[in-house]
Amino acid sequence: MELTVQKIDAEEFHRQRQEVLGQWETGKEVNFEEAVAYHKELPKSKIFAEKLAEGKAKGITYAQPRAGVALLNEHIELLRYLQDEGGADFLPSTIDSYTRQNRYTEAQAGIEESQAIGRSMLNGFPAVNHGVAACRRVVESVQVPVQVRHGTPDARLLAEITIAGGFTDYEGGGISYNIPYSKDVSIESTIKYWQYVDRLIGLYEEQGVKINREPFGPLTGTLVPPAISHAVAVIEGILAVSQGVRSLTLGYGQCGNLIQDVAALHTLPILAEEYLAKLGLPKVMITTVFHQWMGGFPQDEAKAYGVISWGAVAAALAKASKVIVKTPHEALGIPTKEANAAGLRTTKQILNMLKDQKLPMTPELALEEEMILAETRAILDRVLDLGEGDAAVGAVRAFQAGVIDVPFAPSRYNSGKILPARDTTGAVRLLDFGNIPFNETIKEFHRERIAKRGRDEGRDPSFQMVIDDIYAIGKGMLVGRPR
Ligand SMILES: CCC[C@H]1O[C@@H](n2cnc3c(N)ncnc32)[C@H](O)[C@@H]1O
Repeated sequence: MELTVQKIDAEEFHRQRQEVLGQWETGKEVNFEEAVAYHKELPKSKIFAEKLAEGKAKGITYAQPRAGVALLNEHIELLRYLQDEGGADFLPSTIDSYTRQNRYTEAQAGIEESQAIGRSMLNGFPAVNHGVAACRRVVESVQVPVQVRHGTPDARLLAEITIAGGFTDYEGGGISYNIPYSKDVSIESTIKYWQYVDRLIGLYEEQGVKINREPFGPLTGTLVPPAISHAVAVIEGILAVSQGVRSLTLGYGQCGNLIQDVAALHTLPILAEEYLAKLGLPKVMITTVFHQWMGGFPQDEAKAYGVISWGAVAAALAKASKVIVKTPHEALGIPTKEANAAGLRTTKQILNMLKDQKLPMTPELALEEEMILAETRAILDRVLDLGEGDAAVGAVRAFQAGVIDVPFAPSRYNSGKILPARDTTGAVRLLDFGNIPFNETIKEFHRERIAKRGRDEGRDPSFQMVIDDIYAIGKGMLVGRPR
C-alpha cells in the first residue's frame, strides 16, 4: 500500500485485520460488533473523551499517573490504589517493553515468571497476552477512564485487544512512537501501522463509540524545543483525524522555563485547529496534556518532589487539560505504588491551590507565543510543501531532509543535526539549527539569547552547555551553569 494521508479503504483494512488478529492467540477474542455494544454500556464516567470535555468546559487540569505490572490482579490493585490513595483523575495501563516490540512469547514468559516469583518481572501490563476479558476486568474494577500508555511502533494488535477490552483512550503515533523508541524502523512503516490504529478508532467513532487519541508529545523528553514537538503533534493529529479520529489530546513535555512552557501549551491547540482547518479536515475535540519533566531526575526524593511540583505549577498556570505525573522514584526505576500515589498527591495539592490563578499576559509571554507559532508554522508549511499537500508523505520527506529533527533520538531516520541548549533563563533554544527551516529573524532570536548566557557564564556557547543542561536538573539546577 503506497503511503498517503487518505483514509485506508475498507478492503485494505480488512486484509490487514485478518493478519493482525492472527498475530497472537488472544486476537480471536476480538469481535468488533460485540465490542461496540460493550462500549455503549460503559457509564459516561468511564469514557475518556467525555471526562476530558467536562474538564475543558470547567477549566480543570486533571492528573494522571503512569503504571503497569505483569499480573492482572496486581495491576488492578495498583490502579485502585492510585485512584483511591493518589486521587488519579484518569488511570493508565502502561504496557511492558516486550509487548511494545510485539514479542508476545517473551511477555508470556514474563507472566509465568512473575507468577512463580510473586512479583512483577515485566515493566508494564502485557495487555495482548492477558486478552480482551482481562482488559475488561481492569476497566470494570476502577471508577475513572483508563488509557493505554506504551511506546509501540506496530501498535495494531494492542489497539484491537485493549479497545475491544473497554479502554477509551490510546496514546502514541507513527512518528512519536518510532523516533524516540526505535533505531531502525522506517517512519513510513510506522505511519502506516498507526493509520490502521486510527482507522480502527474511526470505525468505532462511526458506531458512536468515542475513543480519544493522545499522540506522544515529549518525544525524546530531552531539551526538545516546543516547535519541534508541536510540529510532530500536529502532524499526528492530522493523520489521526484523516482516518476518522474525532477526539485528540495533544501533548508537550515540560522544558522548565515557566514562560516558555505556558506559551507552548497556549499555542499547541491553536496550531492544531489552524492546520486541521487549512487541510479541510473536520472540527474535532482538542485537549492538551502537559508531561512533567521527562529528563533526568534527582535521586534525592525531596528534590524530586521539587521537580514534580514545578511541573504541576506549569501545568496549572498553562491551564493544561491533563498533567502526566512523575514520582519520587523517577531516578531509581519503576516506582512503588506508594511513591506513585505520592507524586499524584503532590501534584493535586498544587493543582488545587493554583486552580483560581493564571499567568497574566506579559510582553515576554506574548513574544514566546509569537516565536513558537512562527517556528512551528515554518516547519509545518515546509512539511506540506514536501508532501505536495499530503502530511503523511511530507512527514517522511521532512525527516529525510532534516526539516523535522528531534534532539537525542535513537532512530537512524532522524538527522540528529540540531543541537538544543538552554538560554540564561532556562528556556530551550537551538545552538545548531541543522536543516530546520527557520528564517534569520528566528535564528537571531535563539542566537542572541544563547550568547547572553555565554556572557553571563564567561564562556563561549558550546556543546559543553548542552551536556551541562542534560545533567542540570538531576544535580538540582535548571540551567547547566559551569562549576
Ligand atoms: C515516557 C515513559 C517514561 C516514563 O514512564 C515511566 N514508567 C515506565 N514504565 C512504568 C511503569 N510500569 N509504572 C510506572 N511508571 C512507568 C518511567 O518512570 C518514566 O517516568
